[in-house]
Amino acid sequence: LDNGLALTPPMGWLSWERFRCNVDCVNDPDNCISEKLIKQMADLMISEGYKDAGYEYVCSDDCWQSMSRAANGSLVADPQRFPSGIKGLADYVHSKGLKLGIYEDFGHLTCEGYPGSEFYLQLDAQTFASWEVDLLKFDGCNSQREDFDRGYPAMSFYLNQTGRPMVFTCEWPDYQTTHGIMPNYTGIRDACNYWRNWKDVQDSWDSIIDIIDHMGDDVGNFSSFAGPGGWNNPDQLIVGDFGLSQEQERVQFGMWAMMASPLMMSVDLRNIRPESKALLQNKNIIAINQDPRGIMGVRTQQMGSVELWNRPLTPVGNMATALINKDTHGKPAIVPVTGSDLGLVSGSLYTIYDAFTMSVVYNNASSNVNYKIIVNPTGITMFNIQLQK
Ligand SMILES: OC[C@@H]1[C@H](O)[C@H](O)[C@@H](O)CN1C(=S)Nc1ccc(F)cc1
Repeated sequence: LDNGLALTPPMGWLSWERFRCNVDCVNDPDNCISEKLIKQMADLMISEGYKDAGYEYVCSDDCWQSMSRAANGSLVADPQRFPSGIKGLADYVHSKGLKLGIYEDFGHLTCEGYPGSEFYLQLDAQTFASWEVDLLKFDGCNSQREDFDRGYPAMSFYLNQTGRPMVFTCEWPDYQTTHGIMPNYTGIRDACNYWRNWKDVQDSWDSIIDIIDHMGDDVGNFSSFAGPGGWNNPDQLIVGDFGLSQEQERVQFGMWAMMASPLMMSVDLRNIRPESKALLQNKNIIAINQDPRGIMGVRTQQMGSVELWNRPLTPVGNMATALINKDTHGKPAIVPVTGSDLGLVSGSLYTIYDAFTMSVVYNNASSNVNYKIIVNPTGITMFNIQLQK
């Protein structure tokens, strides 16, 4: 979407995957969807260094709403859980130098049964602008599938009409690809700043692999539609949650950088392992994710349980190359590759760095040299490859 926003993949925190639709603030006051939770996450994004690392948007997903609209038809935040209202929450978030994201649904009801935006698109867009919201995640539950191709552009139009810059993120292709319908990525990119391609991420290695496989298959060549202002979105980061090993967290974080994906954390920032926090703040990987050319990396080879991905970087000639090993047979894989397998162009010399640490792995690397790359089970080996001057 050409609204001057999301020129690099947006970064932030989103409540859904880890906190879901927990609205029981009586019995679970620390973990229910509430202004208190969002404010705590905003505070920690500052105090724990996430903002400095690039994370900017703190977002409430489904279940922030009260069950009924106001007399004038406007959406209302649940008064018990959001006593200051969304405008008050936005003021707080803005006072921290962060931006606020909110959620609605193109259908009659949200996925969790809260009031949807159908028949209220213009009013809801105006309401979000009046609340000084900075990002809208727009879901597609409880709607007619064929209405998507009109509904999302309509909401994009009404948001633009408010005059307030707001990142517009769509669930549009997700509901089509999961029902065997080929999305119109031209229309999606015109309307949305980023778009969910596939199923919801869950807190498991299987979910991460399923998503990486879908993104690698790249059906409809959706990778070619990624670029400044519009991004493919394989869903949230689950780094720091419960389901991944440390090695598997490196796979997700490295691969989301290869895919130029938005980086929306899910983890409870109040209770995160030091290794997971360090990974989420790894500036070398974030720099790859935020590369200004905004070219999405693609899967270039599948060698049994090992996959190769390559992403062109800035300046032209530089690149990131990742090898992931989906095997769980205990011992690391020793993968024989040539320089050209890694993406090196013949006639050029390169310095190959470990992408996570930026320590030099190979000097004077070239396309016709054979290399043996070690990749751990459910692990990743990722290189930042730079043309030698
Ligand atoms: O409720 C909102 C939730 C999140 O926003 C996801 O990112 C969206 O893909 C849609 N969504 C879904 S499907 N929630 C949901 C998932 C399972 C369920 F039994 C009831 C609701």
